[in-house]
Amino acid sequence: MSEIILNTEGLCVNYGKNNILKNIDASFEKNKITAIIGPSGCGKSTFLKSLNKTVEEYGGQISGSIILDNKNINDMPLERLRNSIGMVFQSPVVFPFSIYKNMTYAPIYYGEKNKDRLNNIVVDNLKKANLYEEVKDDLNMPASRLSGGQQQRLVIARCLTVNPEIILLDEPCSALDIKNTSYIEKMLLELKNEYSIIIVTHNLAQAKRIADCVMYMEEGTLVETGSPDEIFNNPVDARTKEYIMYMNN
Ligand SMILES: Nc1ncnc2c1ncn2[C@@H]1O[C@H](COP(=O)(O)OP(=O)(O)OP(=O)(O)O)[C@@H](O)[C@H]1O
Repeated sequence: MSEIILNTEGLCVNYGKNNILKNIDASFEKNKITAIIGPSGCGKSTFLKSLNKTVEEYGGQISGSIILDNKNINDMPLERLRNSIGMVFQSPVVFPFSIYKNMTYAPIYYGEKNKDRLNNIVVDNLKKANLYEEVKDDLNMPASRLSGGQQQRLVIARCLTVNPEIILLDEPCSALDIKNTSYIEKMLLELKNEYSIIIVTHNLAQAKRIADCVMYMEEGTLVETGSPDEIFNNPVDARTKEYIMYMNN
């Protein structure tokens, strides 16, 4: 196993009295794509949102430990945590500004004033998100005029401008057609050389195509973790077997 960048120990999340995540021990490897799969309502999004404490903004209470680079995330300032672990949601939320301003918003907030450095941040990260060639002549255009697939790539590019270590993606392709889904998958396969990626997907074919590691969840528990081959072709747990068989039929 390669280096672990993030792990959880006895992670529980409650919404009020409802215990949603039950004692999750999970490890995420550096520079890999980990896909979290499982039936609707099993807690995949809650798990993802707990990893950078976003879940607390939705009324969730976290207990147990989440360790990033050997440090408990509770000991990190929230802003630093959210920079280190960026998050991309199902529907892209572009800021109501130009493409350029979407890309420079966070760097300027963190004090970057140098025009050349800002330009480099824009170009480098749009390139990483495979969007630069499509928008290079329209950087001052409102981001809202981009197509849905382009907006999702812009949101990912924007997330990269604060130099995250980990990118969390919650069903990033569920609103996209096959062509745009394939752009995002290709991009993620390139981005994993530089970042660690954790993606929730209901699309098992997508997990097979891009994941290095698959986690199967059911009813708030992490049932089984393995390579795509182990989870999809030789699952150990009867619950995983049943789910994979059901989804394949
Ligand atoms: N903000 C919230 N407040 C209260 N309960 C919530 C909240 N968000 C989610 N839940 C509940 O937590 C459980 C897990 O939801 P979650 O969205 O994490 O599941 P999921 O596996 O991602 O589902 P899906 O695949 O349908 O998106 C569900 O019972 C859901 O109703």
